[in-house]
Amino acid sequence: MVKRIEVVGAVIVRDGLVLCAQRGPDAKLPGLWEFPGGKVESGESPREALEREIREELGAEVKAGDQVEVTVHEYAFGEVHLTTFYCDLLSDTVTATEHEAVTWLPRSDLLQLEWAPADIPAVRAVMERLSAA
Ligand SMILES: Nc1nc2c([nH]c(=O)n2[C@H]2C[C@H](O)[C@@H](COP(=O)(O)OP(=O)(O)OP(=O)(O)O)O2)c(=O)[nH]1
Repeated sequence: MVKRIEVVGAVIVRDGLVLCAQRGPDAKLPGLWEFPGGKVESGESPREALEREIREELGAEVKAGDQVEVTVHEYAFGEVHLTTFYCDLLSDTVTATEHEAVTWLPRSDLLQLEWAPADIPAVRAVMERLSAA
């Protein structure tokens, strides 16, 4: 049976720029870009999990809002169910403690990054939302 992995990712937009995070060289999917977040733990709602993960990974407070996308992608290590949420950033700064890098990009540059495959539908949805804004 395929291992099902519930993951949440934060789409944080500030001044029209989207926060993108790069996975480390020793992680699964090394060097690929993602929306910061991680696995949902038992007893947590997806939004609670996301707010916790952002506190842990970026030292920042966010409020998780509307859902962006749910995508399912089968990797060699399991089937990732990725739910992304638009998040309001309540802190002034973010500090990457677990990622290789974080960067803020305009919608026009997002597809220049090499994203984790599960993220592509969410990236496209965010691009559409920002072009309508
Ligand atoms: N956080 C996050 N993970 C993503 C995204 N897209 C995507 O495929 N993933 C995958 C990578 C990981 O396999 C899993 C998230 O787990 P994690 O953030 O706890 O990653 P990890 O590598 O530290 O996990 P592990 O070593 O404990 O297995 O989902 C995304 O946008 N954000």
